[in-house]
Amino acid sequence: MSDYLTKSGLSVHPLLVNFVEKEALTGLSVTAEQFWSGFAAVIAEHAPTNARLLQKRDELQSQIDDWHRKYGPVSNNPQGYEFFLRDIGYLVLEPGDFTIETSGLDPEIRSLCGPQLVVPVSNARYALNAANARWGSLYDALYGTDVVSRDGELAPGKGYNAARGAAVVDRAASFLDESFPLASGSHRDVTGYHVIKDGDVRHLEVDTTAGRTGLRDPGAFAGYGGTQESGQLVLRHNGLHVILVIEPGSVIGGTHKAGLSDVVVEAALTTIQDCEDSVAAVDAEDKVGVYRNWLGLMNGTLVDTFEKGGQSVTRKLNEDRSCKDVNGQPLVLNGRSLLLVRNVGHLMTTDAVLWKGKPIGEGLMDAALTVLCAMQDKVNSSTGAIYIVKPKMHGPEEVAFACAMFASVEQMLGLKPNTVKIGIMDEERRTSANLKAAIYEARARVFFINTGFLDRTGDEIHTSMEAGAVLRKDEIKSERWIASYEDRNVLIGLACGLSGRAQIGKGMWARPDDMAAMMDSKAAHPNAGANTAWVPSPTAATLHALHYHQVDVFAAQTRRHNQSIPPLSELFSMPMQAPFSLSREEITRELENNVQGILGYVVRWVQQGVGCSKVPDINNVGLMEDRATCRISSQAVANWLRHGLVSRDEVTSTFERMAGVVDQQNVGDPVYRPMAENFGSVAFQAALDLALHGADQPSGYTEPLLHAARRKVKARDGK
Ligand SMILES: CC(=O)SCCNC(=O)CCNC(=O)[C@H](O)C(C)(C)COP(=O)(O)OP(=O)(O)OC[C@H]1O[C@@H](n2cnc3c(N)ncnc32)[C@H](O)[C@@H]1OP(=O)(O)O
Ligand SMILES: O=CC(=O)O
Ligand SMILES: [Mg+2]
Repeated sequence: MSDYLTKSGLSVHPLLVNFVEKEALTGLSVTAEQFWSGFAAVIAEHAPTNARLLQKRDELQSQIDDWHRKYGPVSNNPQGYEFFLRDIGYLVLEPGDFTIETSGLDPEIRSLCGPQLVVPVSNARYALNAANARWGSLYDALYGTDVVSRDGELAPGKGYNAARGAAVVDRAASFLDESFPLASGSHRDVTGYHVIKDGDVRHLEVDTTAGRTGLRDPGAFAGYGGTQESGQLVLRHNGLHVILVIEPGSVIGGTHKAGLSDVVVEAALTTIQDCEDSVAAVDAEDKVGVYRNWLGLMNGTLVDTFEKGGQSVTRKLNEDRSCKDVNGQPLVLNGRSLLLVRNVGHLMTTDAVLWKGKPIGEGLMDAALTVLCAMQDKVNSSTGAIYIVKPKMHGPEEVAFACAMFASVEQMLGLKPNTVKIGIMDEERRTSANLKAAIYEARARVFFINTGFLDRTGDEIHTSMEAGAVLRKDEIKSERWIASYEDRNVLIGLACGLSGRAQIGKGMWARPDDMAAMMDSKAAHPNAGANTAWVPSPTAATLHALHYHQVDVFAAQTRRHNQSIPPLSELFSMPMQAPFSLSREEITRELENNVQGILGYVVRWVQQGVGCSKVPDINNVGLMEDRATCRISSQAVANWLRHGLVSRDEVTSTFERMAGVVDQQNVGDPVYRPMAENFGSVAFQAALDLALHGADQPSGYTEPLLHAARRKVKARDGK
């Protein structure tokens, strides 16, 4: 407390003071005095509401728990359940029909459809990579993943595998034939691409083994760069660009009849720079690190130097791509993904700032600081918009609170009203059940709704903790409640006029190495009418981009526009187990799977401050684990414990057994501290607590226990 600095009645950690005054405010007309007095006023205005909203969460949860103790699962009394939810104010009155009014949005949000990448902003190397993932090499993405089979002669091997390379070129030609068909023949048989000048206008002519032809839709040729012999041909389809790279002198181009050395696709149209579930930021030092990276992404100065493949690499933001359009005029293609920033939710507090001697809401600090940093935007939004993704809001009242908070931050920083846009994560049950009212509260600034099905699954288990034993994790995700949640989200979004105005988004592909499976299943997202869907890596963005060539999202939205919205009874059809439906063996295996995931994730979070990891599941499939997936696993174990499917001793001994497995998985990590040698370790205990005390955690969230454990380790290790 002694080294805090006093700023307009707030006690502020010196690292934060320094960052704000020496870095974030640089070049702005806002003075330090104005910032701190404005921030103090924002806190004074909103902290009490924040506290009241959290209290309401607890009150509603305890009423719901009581209802289930009395009636059991909803199926015992469906009408009574809905009546009860209205009575306690969990369900609110729906507003009449309306259309959202958000203005000043970039085309990537309004009118273009494509992948949305998510990245922990705390990791500069990854954050820069994500910002640059606007463009991706299709050849690299195919060669490096299982989309091209890894069996037999196509296995990658040590050096370059020419047979695999040929299969990649063939697969890319199929994509070109589907999205940019030739008037006759196939891209497979092209022997030369030629830009032909016809008066002032250029068009593309193509030689194939069967003679000269062109694109079936000549309008898909958008421009060119370089020379006839070696350059780029820019094509456009469904608003997305694809660049054919012609380099006959290169290794790959030299093997192709037309010198085609790569197909570069426009991939991550938007990227969420995440301050929330994929980062571990527990104190002023961590938070400043997060804000500093975000600031560097906004003003274009972020640089990271690291070792890769025995070489030092320096990564910075890519420049735009300059070429010429068909009239020979400059055509500038954005070199970077449009960046959005995910703030934390309303729950946690931070001691980076004390108000009346107590930690302030972390969400309040994120709002003020991420907006302040975005005021330095030199490279991101073409309209001056600031995009904040707001997670884990429970219902319309909490959405209204976020909007009020953003309005105050705008005022304090002298920004025009509604400069700050809000992306509503539809990931808590009370928001799903009141989605129209939630969108209504944000109608002047909403830029997306998105089904965060991972948190939503965790909340599904937690909200109905007392109702009975839930199904196994994977089964929960294929039940009626989730199908209706996904459908309702799209259909309510369309009814509120989001089509052509804002994004309707879908959730994360959480198996980063399973790209063939992603390609088989994720076309369902654009087909369902979603403008975008989350991907975990640039490679996944490159591959998922192909789906937006396959599907015209706006046509899909038109098709769905008048479909009827599934009733609330569907949304409330819980993923409950029939009694005694699982064998002992099945129970043990599911418990082990959940425990392995929790331990594998938590140990890196607590020991190393890594907020998102690839962790093998029990079948050795690498899963993206973040706080939301950890919420699911810990709530699943807590639920089975609560309903007697597993005992406390069984849970504890499973954690002890799986600690050894996780230790083995991390054996190559020099800074890893084995857990099986010390069950008293902070990391092991935090993981165990998430399960044993999962039922009592607010909304089943993992952050309170994770933060406490990480702070202990930082204090112990003097980090
Ligand atoms: C429920 C939710 O809230 S989901 C949202 C939160 N989740 C996320 O943000 C997921 C982000 N993804 C990630 O953090 C990572 O992809 C992980 C942890 C899943 C896997 O990471 P790793 O094990 O390091 O991946 P892997 O070794 O396969 O690949 C590393 C390479 O891919 C890049 N990469 C991986 N993920 C990303 C990403 N999201 N953004 C940018 N680059 C990435 C890295 O920069 C690295 O390339 P480099 O060496 O050139 O820098
Ligand atoms: O934030 C995303 C989710 O699925 O949770
Ligand atoms: Mg989430």
